[in-house]
Amino acid sequence: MVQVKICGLMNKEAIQTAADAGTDFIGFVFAKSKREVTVEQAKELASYVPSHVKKVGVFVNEERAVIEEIVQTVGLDYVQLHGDETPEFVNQLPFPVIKAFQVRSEKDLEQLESYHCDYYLLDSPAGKYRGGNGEAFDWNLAKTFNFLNKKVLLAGGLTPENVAQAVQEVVPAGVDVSSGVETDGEKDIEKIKQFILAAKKGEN
Ligand SMILES: O=C(O)c1ccccc1NCC(=O)[C@H](O)[C@H](O)COP(=O)(O)O
Repeated sequence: MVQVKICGLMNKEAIQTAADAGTDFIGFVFAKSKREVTVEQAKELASYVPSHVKKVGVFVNEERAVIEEIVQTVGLDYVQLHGDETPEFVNQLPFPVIKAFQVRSEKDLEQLESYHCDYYLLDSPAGKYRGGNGEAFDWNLAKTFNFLNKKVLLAGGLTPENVAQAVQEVVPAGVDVSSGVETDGEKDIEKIKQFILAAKKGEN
């Protein structure tokens, strides 16, 4: 079954809605963003996440010691790296990693070969921040690329309206969303439910 990650959650209601609707991952952003949470906030928010839902911390070019401290304090299951982290940096981290790649061309996808991680998140090129910009990249690049059994999370501009088509066309291991389940910059309970339903129904 296709997995779903809802990213940039900042309140209890949105977390409980996502968990009840069947999300597999919940993301907390520890990078510069309008969705950034403090370690203390994340620690409290993490207490509302049921144990079967994986907690992901999103970082951009953060120091290893800081990541390790936050993983311990918040009780994260995965770290998601959205910066210029090298394959060597990823290999040194002692916990599961989701590495994000900004996809402009096939060349960007070729980078995946150098990395060993648990999931490969394909996202659109950076806008104001290094993620969460609400823009899609050209899915044709992902459709035609041979991922050789790598687990891919598709992200960037997904919405309740287009996620089923994305799942059918790209056949990723999972999908990730932030802006597409927001209204006026805030997470929208109805959109979260619709997104998860549409993603899970849309799989082949
Ligand atoms: O969500 C953010 O604000 C963010 C900021 C800096 C780095 C990464 C960030 N988000 C990572 C995500 O996993 C997003 O869900 C992903 O980029 C897709 O975002 P969207 O196009 O808004 O659905």
